[in-house]
Amino acid sequence: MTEVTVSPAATVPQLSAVTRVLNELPDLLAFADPESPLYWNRGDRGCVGVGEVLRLSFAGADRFVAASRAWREIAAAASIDDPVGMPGSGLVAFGTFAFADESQAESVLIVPRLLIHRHRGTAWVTEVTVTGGPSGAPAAGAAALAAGPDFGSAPQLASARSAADVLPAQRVLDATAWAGVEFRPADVSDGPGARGGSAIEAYLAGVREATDRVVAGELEKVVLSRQIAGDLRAGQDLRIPLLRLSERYLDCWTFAVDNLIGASPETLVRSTSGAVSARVLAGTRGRHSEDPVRDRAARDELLRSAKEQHEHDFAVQSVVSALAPHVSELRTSDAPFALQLPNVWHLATDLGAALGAEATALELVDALHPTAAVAGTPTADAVAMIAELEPFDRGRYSGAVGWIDAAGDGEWVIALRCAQVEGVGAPAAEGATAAPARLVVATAGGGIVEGSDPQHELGETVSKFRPITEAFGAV
Ligand SMILES: C=C(O[C@@H]1C=C(C(=O)O)C=C[C@H]1O)C(=O)O
Repeated sequence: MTEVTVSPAATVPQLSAVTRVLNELPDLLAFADPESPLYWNRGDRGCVGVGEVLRLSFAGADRFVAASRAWREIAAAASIDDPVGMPGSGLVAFGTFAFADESQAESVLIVPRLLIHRHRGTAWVTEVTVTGGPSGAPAAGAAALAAGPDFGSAPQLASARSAADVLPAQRVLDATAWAGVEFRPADVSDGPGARGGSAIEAYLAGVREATDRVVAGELEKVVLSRQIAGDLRAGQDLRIPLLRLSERYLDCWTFAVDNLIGASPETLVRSTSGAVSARVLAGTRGRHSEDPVRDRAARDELLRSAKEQHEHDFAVQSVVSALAPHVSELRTSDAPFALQLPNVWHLATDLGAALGAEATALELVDALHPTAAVAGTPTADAVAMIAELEPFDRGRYSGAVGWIDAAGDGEWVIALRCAQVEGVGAPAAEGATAAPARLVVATAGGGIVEGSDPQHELGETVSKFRPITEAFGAV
């Protein structure tokens, strides 16, 4: 093999990012693409991306490390004009990463052309242009640069009289035009890897087998999941489920990245200006909002359950030991607390720490993924058992979704309570005459330990699907 030396300038795309304050608070979703929105929101902080100037694609066991390396190079080569200096201002990439090393699903980092941000009472917009580097050629690592029509253009924001001048036209949301998606247990017709017969029976059999193997001492905990699928009519506005999720799940991160849409309550890791935090969840009870007495009893039973506390400890310990080498002053909330979401109660522990040696948010994700909350304990045995017992590729479900900025800061959550929507333009089924529907596949699971009851676990997945079935539903 001949060795070729390539100068970094020739392989790394050169980006220019210009950020400017907006004088008015934008209605974020009005700017999002109805068919493929890019969105990240929690409470009164959020952003929406418009267009795409860069897409980097990764796969395999080193997907997080390769993405972090590629992003470090891109950020170092970028020209950034950012008078705002807030988390998420300046140059930012959004990502969604597969759960399994062997997954067929693509893990991506995406840099939008425009990023419109709201942070409580302030707002800003960032415009990114590609000013140099390879076009369409493989970039750093396994990355590929997809240069759009914006390639080589100069940022307009730098010379615009008002930042609002560069914003695209707004599109009003019409919730009345939404045709609800009806979900069914995913089966063999819903894609490669799905097994025929009753998907629910298969799930219950998996839970029974996993419980037996825990009792036999093979491992302590394994998280098993199942899938449901539905058809989204062509031309439907995906901002509607996003709006519903962000209005209902205020304590969650509502996200849409590369058609992975959901509202996750679980912070894998947040790293900003040297402060690191995480929220660990494990232990779940369905809510009974219609009956406050029963609802409180479910919460109290969760808080008192030795089984759930034990399961929760696994999850906290897995995060503590993964994070410890990268941080100092690691502390956790004293005892697990009950986190109240519209669909479930969770046992929750918050962690805080100071970032030790310099590490990007993606490097922290690499250290943490997969936690016991989505894989089990010990990790390697649990991951192997998931591959054996789950009859499908999890794709990006229970992987990581979030953003990273040029300083390596970012917010990454575990991709839970979410659905993958097929891309626009997927081929129509044979013999179809109407415009093709888009398949929506949601996944949810729970931790199986000694004493787990299959019907109870099934009920728990129903509660965990609620954010998605309701957000995509008719009302
Ligand atoms: C696996 C999921 O959730 C995880 C599993 C939980 C549990 O087993 O109690 C709770 C929260 C999450 O960490 C899911 O939502 O699909």
